Amino acid sequence: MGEVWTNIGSAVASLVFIYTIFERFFPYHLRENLEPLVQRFINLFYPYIQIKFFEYSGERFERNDDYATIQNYLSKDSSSRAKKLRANTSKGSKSIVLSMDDHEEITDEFKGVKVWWQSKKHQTDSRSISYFPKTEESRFYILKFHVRDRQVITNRYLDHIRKEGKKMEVKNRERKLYSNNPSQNWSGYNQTKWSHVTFEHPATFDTLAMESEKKEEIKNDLTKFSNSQDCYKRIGKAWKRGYLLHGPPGTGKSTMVAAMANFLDYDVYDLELTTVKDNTELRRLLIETSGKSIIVIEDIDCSLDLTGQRKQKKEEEEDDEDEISPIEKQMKKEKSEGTGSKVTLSGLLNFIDGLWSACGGERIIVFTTNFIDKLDPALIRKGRMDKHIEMSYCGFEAFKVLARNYLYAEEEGELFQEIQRLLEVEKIKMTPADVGENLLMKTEHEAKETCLNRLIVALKEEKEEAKKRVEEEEKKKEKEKDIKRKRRDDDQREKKEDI
Ligand SMILES: Nc1ncnc2c1ncn2[C@@H]1O[C@H](COP(=O)(O)OP(=O)(O)OP(=O)(O)O)[C@@H](O)[C@H]1O
Ligand SMILES: [Mg+2]
Repeated sequence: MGEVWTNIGSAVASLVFIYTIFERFFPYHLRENLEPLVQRFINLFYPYIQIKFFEYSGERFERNDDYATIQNYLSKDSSSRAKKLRANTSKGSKSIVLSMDDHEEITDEFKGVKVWWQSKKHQTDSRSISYFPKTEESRFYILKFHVRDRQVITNRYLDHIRKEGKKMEVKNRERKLYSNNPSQNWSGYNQTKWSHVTFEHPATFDTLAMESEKKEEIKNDLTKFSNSQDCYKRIGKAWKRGYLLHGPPGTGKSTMVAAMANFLDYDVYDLELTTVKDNTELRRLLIETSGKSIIVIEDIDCSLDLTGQRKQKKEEEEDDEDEISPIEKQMKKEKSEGTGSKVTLSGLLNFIDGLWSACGGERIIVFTTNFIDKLDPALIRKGRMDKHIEMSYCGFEAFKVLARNYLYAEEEGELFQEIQRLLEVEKIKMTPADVGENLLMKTEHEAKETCLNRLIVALKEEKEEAKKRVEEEEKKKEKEKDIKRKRRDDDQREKKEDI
């Protein structure tokens, strides 16, 4: 054994000696010409190809996106297989990304092809004063694969890494909730069109009170959409999907948007149309949204006088001030004073149909409304709003979800049966928001039964109130009929008298 070590030692010493002689006596330009020849000679017997991916590249040494994507792609395998790891905390990421440390190697497999990934560090001797100190020590990944696999790697594996890496990146990013700034704040130093906070809404499809069948349908629709980039490309359609959520207040429209964003790991852009002055501003705002995002316009019927152009004439004829809501009155006032928003239905539609095609990345647009009948048919036709989702009053299945969320109550005792009877047989209408409010424990030690009983009482009260409302409605209608009849009689009498 000792002899072997002596031989290895002397062989290494000889190699170092030869290399020193070579460096000393061969002029630089000769060495430069010799190296490619040596490399070509080695290539004859070395059947592997290498690709390098540098962390910083380009003239201005900007961070290479591909490097970060590869880092994300390899992070799963690195954290379980590499022995030396590096923790990377980048701005805007919600957790630490573990990547392999310098000079580590891991293997990966793709369609039966084995590849090797190495992380390397390159020390530059540049003495120049640099604004980017990191360029002194540049890192890169080396991808090594067999010559015979060249086609698979260059045609498919690199695309696969990009896709998967981007997916990991999106999963790992800290998601944001954006809201639009009024345009007077758009100019000046460091001003942006959107302000953001971290999006941490806890709603998920599991906590959403809704029939499970409907829930699954929406989830499948979302998954299908987010995986159909190739399909949208093939048919030449912009990668977007429109949802219209409609239903009475408190039925979970806003909660559904949060659940969708959490399900897909998307950012949310909450677009307040009343602060957008005109269509140009709208376009400028929307063009600044990023891919993988949900753009929400809440209460579309109140945000804009979208139905205005068509109904204007009618309104002028009738102009029944008592029948319109305070919001509509305010909008009318702003319109007449010229201070309100000038965003038009066609501006919004043009954007939804046309402009988006030019913006890469998938986007979902969600409109919510309490009154679907008030919307212009042009806005809600299929193809524009691809899916209409009705959020309705609490059914028994939805109640069970709420009972589980609020009370951890799974058992179906007598109280559950009574609630089922009230909801399904008596058909009492109560929003999930109200049901939740009744189920919420008022003190820390309140019993589940107390909460369920409170809900039963509230449901019965609601039944009584609904009855009263119907009676009042009928009385009102009768009264209106009487007035009309009286008017008609008066008119006829006047006519007779004239004759
Ligand atoms: N389907 C639901 N599942 C779970 N929670 C719900 C549901 N609907 C309402 N809630 C609860 O009620 C509250 C109000 O709901 P949300 O704001 O989503 O209603 P909305 O339909 O958007 O009402 P609005 O039309 O007034 O905007 C939420 O905080 C949520 O906790
Ligand atoms: Mg809402």
